[in-house]
Amino acid sequence: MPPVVLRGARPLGGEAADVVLADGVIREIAAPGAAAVPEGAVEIAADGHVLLPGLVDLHTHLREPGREDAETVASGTRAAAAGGFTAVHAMANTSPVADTAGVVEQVWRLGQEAGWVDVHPVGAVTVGLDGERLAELGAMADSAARVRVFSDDGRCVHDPILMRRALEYVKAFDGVVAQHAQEPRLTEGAQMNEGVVSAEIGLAGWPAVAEEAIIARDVLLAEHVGSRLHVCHLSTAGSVEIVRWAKGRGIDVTAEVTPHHLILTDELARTYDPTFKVNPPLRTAADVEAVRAGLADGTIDIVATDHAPHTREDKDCEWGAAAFGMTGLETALSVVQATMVDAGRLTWADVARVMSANPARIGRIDGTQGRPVAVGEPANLTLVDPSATRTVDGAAQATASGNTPFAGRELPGRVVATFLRGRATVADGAPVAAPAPAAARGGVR
Ligand SMILES: NC(=O)N[C@@H](CC(=O)O)C(=O)O
Ligand SMILES: [Zn+2]
Ligand SMILES: [Zn+2]
Repeated sequence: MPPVVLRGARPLGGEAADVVLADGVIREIAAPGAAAVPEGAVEIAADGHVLLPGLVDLHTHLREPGREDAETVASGTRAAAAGGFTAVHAMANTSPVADTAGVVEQVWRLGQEAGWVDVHPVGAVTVGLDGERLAELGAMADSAARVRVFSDDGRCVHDPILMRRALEYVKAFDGVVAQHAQEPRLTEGAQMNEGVVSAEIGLAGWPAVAEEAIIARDVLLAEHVGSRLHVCHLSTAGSVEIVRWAKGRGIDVTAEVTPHHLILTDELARTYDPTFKVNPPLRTAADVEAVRAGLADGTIDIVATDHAPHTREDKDCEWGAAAFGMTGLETALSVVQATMVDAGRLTWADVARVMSANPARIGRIDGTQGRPVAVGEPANLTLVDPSATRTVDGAAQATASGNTPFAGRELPGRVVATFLRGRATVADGAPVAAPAPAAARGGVR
């Protein structure tokens, strides 16, 4: 692996510098022209490009094992690298469910073999996501995969006694329960956000209160047992208010918003195009404004993609029959740039916080990921050209599924290169030909 010099890059959007990567770490950051360039170094012209810590996704669906027709660990993590990520947390709603040490170790190993990003499996909270019995949380935590994030995502842990026990249990290993907040009885048969649009087009609605009631209950449970709660894909103005209140009270809660909830609204359901069918549903313009404000003021800690690939078969059908979910790994950073950076609501340093440092900390992988862009740190980095624009082409993406809601849309920003411990996984804006040998990787233990 040759050393690399990034010429004229702007760490966190600041002053231009030459950044030298060698032996898997950041060797030097110097004024342009002033760095000691190691022999055989690969030079990359990075004038005006923003250098960020490698992005970390706390919420990715990789679909393997079980739905390799929609995505595999290899295809999904290649998409992640293309989107500027160096680590992802892989959700547990696979088949079989990731509810044992065996399955999480399998996913972890597949991630290592693929070599695109660090894959950190999420463990299920309940056996088979059935919401009836706690899964082997301790065994997953102690496994080679070192699971710290537990979630039944796709389903809500709605039984309050099970949720309480899970919150108590994970304290032993500093874990966190990531809740998919959806009151099941209030959302039976729901197809989209409940509101003016659902009434007009005649689709069954998913009321905001079904999300907010669970978040309110869970922050109180987390306070009661003194544990750590993470709220997945928060989507309503009321949810932002509840999390803001809970944080003000000192409750140990963190929250995420997806890129799609930062930019899309339920007006898109009028197309009856199931690409826009997602859980939680796209909400109103007022909700979009509230989640942007929550992200800007720190109430919402992170942006997480909820990348949810689905086959053509599961999406190319009438709205009511289609699966919930949309892809997001390859467009996340551009959506955050469009809605938050270009709008003057977040700086690039803030983006590094909400898309790298904070998710790494919540997932307890902050020893190796989400580190500062500083000398001696692991060279997990992404280089972005913020002045580029591109029209999203679903067929040209690295993900194995075509259900991007941004097809044909023009978005700002382009990931030019991604580095995992100093090795390029993306170069010249495209994933490199050959992924890394597993042996060259290390450091997460
Ligand atoms: N977001 C979705 O609409 N779907 C996710 C599940 C989930 O995140 O709840 C999926 O696994 O497809
Ligand atoms: Zn979910
Ligand atoms: Zn999800």
